[in-house]
Amino acid sequence: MTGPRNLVAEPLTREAFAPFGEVIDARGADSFPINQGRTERFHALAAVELLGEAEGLRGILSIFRGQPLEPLEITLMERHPLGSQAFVAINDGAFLAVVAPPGEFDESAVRVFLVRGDQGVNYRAGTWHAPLLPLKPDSDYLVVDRQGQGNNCDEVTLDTPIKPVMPTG
Ligand SMILES: NC(=O)N[C@@H](O)C(=O)O
Ligand code: NI
Repeated sequence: MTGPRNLVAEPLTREAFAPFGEVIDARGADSFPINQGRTERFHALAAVELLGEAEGLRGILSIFRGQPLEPLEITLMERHPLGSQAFVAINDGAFLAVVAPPGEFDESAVRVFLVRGDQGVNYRAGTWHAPLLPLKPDSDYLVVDRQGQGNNCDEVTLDTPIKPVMPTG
């Protein structure tokens, strides 16, 4: 394994993140009023994908309490071929979404996005990603993903570790 390579975190936009999944954020999203106008619904920001054997298949909601990876060097990435996985910050914990497109893993296609503490992302089924990377201790996330039969986690070890770098300015 060679020395790490730096990868600068990009701002998270729907367009930039589209190859990997969706951004969960009310900003810039369409909405409509419900509950006699007392509530604004930012509808279908992301889609939950549940694939594979129907028996016992369901979407579940969990809370992940994560700690920063120290040193911040990514050597492993994973994908969930049978379901999407969403992470929504619930105590203002910004995190890094380190991703690569679904399909055969291409280390040169890895990208790093900075997800703010009032945003979330939904990894599409099969999107390669680093396991949860909070930037501060005890960061809580609402996680929506799949419970069911079959292998839903493939892992790959990187030939060259990735060191995410915060953008300057
Ligand atoms: N293992 C687990 O449930 N979490 C990972 O999938 C992750 O992306 O953090
Ligand atoms: Ni995952």
